[in-house]
Amino acid sequence: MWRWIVDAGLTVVAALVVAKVLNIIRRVMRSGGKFPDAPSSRKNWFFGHALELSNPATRQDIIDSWCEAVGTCEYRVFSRRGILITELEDVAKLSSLRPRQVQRAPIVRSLLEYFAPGLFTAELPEWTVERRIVSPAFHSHARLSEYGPAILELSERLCEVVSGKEANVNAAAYKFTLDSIGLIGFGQDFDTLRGGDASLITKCFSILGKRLTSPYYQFVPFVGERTDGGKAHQKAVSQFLEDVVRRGGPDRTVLSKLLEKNRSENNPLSDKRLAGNLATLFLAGTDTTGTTITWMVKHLAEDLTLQEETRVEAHRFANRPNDFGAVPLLRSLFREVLRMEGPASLIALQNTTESIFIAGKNIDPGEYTLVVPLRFLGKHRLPQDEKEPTKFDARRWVDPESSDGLRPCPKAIMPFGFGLRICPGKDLSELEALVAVCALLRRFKMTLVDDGKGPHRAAFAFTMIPDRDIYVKFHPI
Ligand code: HEM
Repeated sequence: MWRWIVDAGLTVVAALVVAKVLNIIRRVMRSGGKFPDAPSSRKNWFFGHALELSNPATRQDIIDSWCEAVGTCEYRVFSRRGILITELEDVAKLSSLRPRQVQRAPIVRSLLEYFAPGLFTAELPEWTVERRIVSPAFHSHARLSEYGPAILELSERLCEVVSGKEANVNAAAYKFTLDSIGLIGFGQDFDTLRGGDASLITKCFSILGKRLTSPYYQFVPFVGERTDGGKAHQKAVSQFLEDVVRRGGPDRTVLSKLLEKNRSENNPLSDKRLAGNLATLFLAGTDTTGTTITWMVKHLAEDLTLQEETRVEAHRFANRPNDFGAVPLLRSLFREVLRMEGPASLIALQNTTESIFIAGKNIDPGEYTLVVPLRFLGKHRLPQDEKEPTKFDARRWVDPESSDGLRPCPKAIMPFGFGLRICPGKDLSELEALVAVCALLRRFKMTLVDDGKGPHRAAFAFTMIPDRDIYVKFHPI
């Protein structure tokens, strides 16, 4: 009996694989070729550019090198064709067509919707309602001041944990942001910084990371999805967050603001959808901000002069944590980190209802994935007079003459995306980063621990993260 079941199962899997391969071949034969080909030495007729893109450690560097070599160009991963869009006027056009005609690429939506069905994955008409309900919780630095005390408390905890140690900065920064989202999101102190457990949430990241980067999951999705424990885990997470929503958040939390706004809606969001939006905060707001803090600390630990200058700002900020004008050099560092090592290195989109004219060609709905290479644009499409645009310079954006101490941000720099769908958490992430880094600067002299493996680089995971752990020694002052 078992033998029969195994044989039948294997036959079904084999049939699915054959069907998938035939479908790929059929689609490979069709269309494409409207744009110059991305110059890959490993391209072949079946895999397309997949082999060259298969290594997450080098994926983004390869994409950037293609953009640099030929500008707007096309690539293919099996039968899925994409265009890398390298001109700002084309990005502006996509931006103006969001969210109606230009939407998130289906692959991104389907992957993220699994654990976090919320604002990030929503499209019209639901998107308008979700954005209206979710984004007021994040508006402006002033509004965010309500979350200040919780973030300050966690920054003290961060200092406690790293004090006197050679600490793994990315692990600590990641825990800091996870604890921040728990606390300001719905008043739950996971306290992962001091060993608390949030594995229910963090396991989602590892499953998603695997699904996003492994060709296996994309190639045989039916089998992949059923063998990674995702289904049971997804149930547990949504159950947990729906209970949180039913209990309601304490005052001064994102959840309390969501619930308040939701009550004033004619068609309010269901508990399930609100829970999905809480999951979205974790997914969109923890490792992104954690990675940004990590790079900031790494640059400070490497450059002792920069560290001394920013320490002066950190002391000013201690008494005025809402006064972003007090920390122009740190804000310049934040912007430069996001430009050069930003956790979101590209945005994948698709035009849906009508064709659009991009880079001199008409693109039919669904014909190509439209990829905006954010990191490439931030380095290679700055105004002509920008000095050494591909070099990291923490002081680049400081301008003592301007009212907030910073030069205006050029259009080419879009680490938080663009148009109506720009990241609503951008101010919160800046607040978290500044509070955490200032607390560390006030308490410690930081020096980078050399692991003898050369400079750290950003590598593709779920987002862009350092290619290996970054260790810094925190000497109490
Ligand atoms: C340095 C930190 C962060 C970076 C670099 C970042 C980057 C991004 C990017 C590139 C997008 C896509 C925008 C687009 O499609 O044009 C996005 C969307 C989003 N982010 Fe962030 N993010 C960060 C932090 C946060 C935080 C802290 C939160 C909330 C707690 C958050 C919540 C969201 C949400 C809800 C969306 C979906 C918005 C929509 O589709 O309407 N992000 N983010």
